[in-house]
Amino acid sequence: MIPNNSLIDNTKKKRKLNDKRKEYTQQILSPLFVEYYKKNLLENGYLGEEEWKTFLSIQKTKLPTTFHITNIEKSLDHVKQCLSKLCVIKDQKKISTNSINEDEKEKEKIKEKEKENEDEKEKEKENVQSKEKEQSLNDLPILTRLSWYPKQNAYQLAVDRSILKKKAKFENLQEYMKRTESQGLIIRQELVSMVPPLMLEIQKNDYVLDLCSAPGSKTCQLIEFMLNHDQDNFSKGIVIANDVSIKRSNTLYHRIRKLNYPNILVTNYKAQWFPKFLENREINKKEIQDEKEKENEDEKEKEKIKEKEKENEDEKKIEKEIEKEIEKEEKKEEKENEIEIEKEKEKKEEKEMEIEKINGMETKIKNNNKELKENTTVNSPKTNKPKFQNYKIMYLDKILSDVPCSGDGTFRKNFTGSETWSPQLALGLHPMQFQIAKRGIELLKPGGRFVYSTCSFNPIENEAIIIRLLKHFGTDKLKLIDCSHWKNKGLKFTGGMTNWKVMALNKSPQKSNDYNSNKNKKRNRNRNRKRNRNRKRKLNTIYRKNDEDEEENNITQSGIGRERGIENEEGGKSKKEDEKSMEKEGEKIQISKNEIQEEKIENKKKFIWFDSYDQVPETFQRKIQPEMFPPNQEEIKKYHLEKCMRFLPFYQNSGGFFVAVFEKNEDFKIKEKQNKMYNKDPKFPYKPLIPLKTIYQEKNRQTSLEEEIYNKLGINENFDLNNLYTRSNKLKNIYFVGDSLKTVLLGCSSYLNIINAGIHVAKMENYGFRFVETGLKIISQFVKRQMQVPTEIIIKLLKTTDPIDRNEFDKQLQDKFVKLQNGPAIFKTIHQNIEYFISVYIGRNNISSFIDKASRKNMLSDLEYLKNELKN
Ligand SMILES: C[S@@+](CC[C@H](N)C(=O)[O-])C[C@H]1O[C@@H](n2cnc3c(N)ncnc32)[C@H](O)[C@@H]1O
Repeated sequence: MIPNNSLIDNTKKKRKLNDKRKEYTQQILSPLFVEYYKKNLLENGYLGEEEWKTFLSIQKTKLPTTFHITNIEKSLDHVKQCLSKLCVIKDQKKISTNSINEDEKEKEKIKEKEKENEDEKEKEKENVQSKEKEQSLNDLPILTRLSWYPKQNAYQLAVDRSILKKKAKFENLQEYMKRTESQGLIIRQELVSMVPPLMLEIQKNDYVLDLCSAPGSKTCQLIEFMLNHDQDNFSKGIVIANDVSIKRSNTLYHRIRKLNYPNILVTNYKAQWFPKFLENREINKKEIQDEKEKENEDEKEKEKIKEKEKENEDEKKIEKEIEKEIEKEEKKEEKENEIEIEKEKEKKEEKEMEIEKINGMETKIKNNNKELKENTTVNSPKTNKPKFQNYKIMYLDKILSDVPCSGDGTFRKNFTGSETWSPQLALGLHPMQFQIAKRGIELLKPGGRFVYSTCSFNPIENEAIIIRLLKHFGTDKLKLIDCSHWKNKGLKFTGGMTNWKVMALNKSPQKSNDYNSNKNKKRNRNRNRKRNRNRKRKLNTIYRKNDEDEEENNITQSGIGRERGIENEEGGKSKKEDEKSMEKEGEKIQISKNEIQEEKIENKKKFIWFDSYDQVPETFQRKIQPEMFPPNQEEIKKYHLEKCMRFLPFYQNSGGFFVAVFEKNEDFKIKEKQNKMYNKDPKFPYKPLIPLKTIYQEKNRQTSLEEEIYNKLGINENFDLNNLYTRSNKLKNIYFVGDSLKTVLLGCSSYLNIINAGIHVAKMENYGFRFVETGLKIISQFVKRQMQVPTEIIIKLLKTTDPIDRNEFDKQLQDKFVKLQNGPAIFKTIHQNIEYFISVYIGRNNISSFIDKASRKNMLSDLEYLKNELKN
């Protein structure tokens, strides 16, 4: 079909208009947001006039690109080398701060900063000009190395993502970043979002919990820090990544699996109800003994054994007590479970009966029942009881609580969030944020470290939570940690605020009296829903909701066009007039913009300010809690909120963030009675993760597990099969779990809401097992069926998805294939100190490789890039 010219013109015009809309959305910052923070940042003296102006103006600008190198696969030097070829790398300037904690000097500093800011602005202009000159000279982008990030592994690029994609100058860098990102070698992450995991100061053997972890950028950092200590991926630490959303947790798993970390557990719990896990360190006793043998210190060993025996006696006493409690709780849970199961059964039966009546599909229901029975034989608590004999409650060394928040610190990333901003968000979130943080501290070891963070500016979600926690646990048990030394490393932030006001939705007394009647409640709810829907419709006609998704934009664009058409028909206008009216769209948008502003100002009138809880009338007390208000003078002195860290966007050209670091005092007595044992949600949709051994024991297979794993997969005989887990008795997927995680999972895994654990290492196909791409590096350390081959052979296998005839390889290799015999194997090559692995199957006539399309492309371009470019 030949496209109609007028149509093309129209679409061009529409595109231009959309660009205009985009600009407008960037210009309007919610008046409510401005009003709220004018009071809570400017009028309370936290910011000076100049700073306030900068704060507002920077909100409308886009974020620069920041990323960090993950330090996996011993690739750090290689990635740095490549970056230095693609960019000009500069170091971030450090600021010297000798008197960080002195309040008065800080105030002076703020004033100085204001002046500095002005000077800086001019300097920046000059810098930008000089950079531009340099860039045009070198024609290379400038990357700033962030001085405060460990091993200086993080970088900032002054331009945002859209420019990075569009401009020719960045093409090579963008291409390289894309490739390395999909390999897990770099991770793009907002600058200030990198701070909370840093503050945990991760050590090699730490047990770490990330309570609200999805989509996982901070979890990746936690693993990265573990790997900084231990390049062989066998650290004795554990990282547990929890999130309430299964969908988001799956995204998280896809990200973290690239990091090849075997002691990772992804769970699905509401963080405020996260259970206390049990661990059995006895499981790794053999390994501990081996280590001792290696040391050859027999005498010391004997002493240790004696000491251990003594300890064991004490521990046994404690364990017995714990066991009793567990048994009690188990019995309770069992009863509850039984009741629930019975109820569910009844429900299911009812449903099945209905289906039966409607469809007469009796056979289907029978099949379903069979499947259910099969599943429950493995899953049911009765048949697969955990052996709690040697188990102890597991407390964590480090906990991150990056709680769900109103997110107003992320407007530079997602400006549309500004449109729906409301102070009600923080009021609604505060109780949950407190509950999550409280649970985190309960799960922490004495002496352990806890980090609370949000991407919100709001003191109700930040300082108010910190005070509430300190009040709840007591300052003798929980201390707020001063992190000001990070300023010396070049990180810019200010302390917490001590003075703020609370804003809330103002409902008229009449309405609030009506509130009690259910009918009115429903009516109000429906009215509000309708109002919101209409409001959204209005907004949708003016704003494009998603800047990035062009397809969606096209749909909304055409939607707008159609709406306009209808208006014209009603108004009786011709098509030409319609086009003219399109040209005048700028004016129309201006009008709509005013309408929205008016609407927002109207809304603003519906909000009311409170200085203290005494002023809060009864009708507001459902939403506003006394803990949401600022501390009094005594409390200010007691709680030291200046130790909190506030990151405002103009400090280092970033988003906004709040971070507070706590340590649980050593003498914090843990109340074991509070313990809530495993509580696997009956609605959790995944089959339980169980040790591979269990399946073999239960199913009485013809071939033994040893035969299948040791012989067919060619795994070393000293490998502990307890490290392998699976989900179903079909053995579809096999996961390798590190030793530390094994101590938590063995015997109890089927009681947990586990989304994923460890690394996916093998898969069952029609022809038998084969290795899986993600787990090659880790499992290769135990696999006999592997060969080191020249890089050319890997490239040859990567270039085609078809099997390659064995005769196409040279004779030496062919002989090796014969020696290895047919079956799954791993091919490995080392190039520029980096190890590359691929999973293959040696067939009678052919060699097949198993690698997904994207990784195939990436690895290929990486190897070819290395071969061609780096040599030059
Ligand atoms: C701010 S995001 C976390 C971002 C994450 N830490 C990162 O760096 O990628 C908050 C997360 O909390 C999760 N969430 C919300 N309510 C929760 C709850 N009650 N328990 C656990 N997670 C929750 C959301 O699904 C969301 O993924």
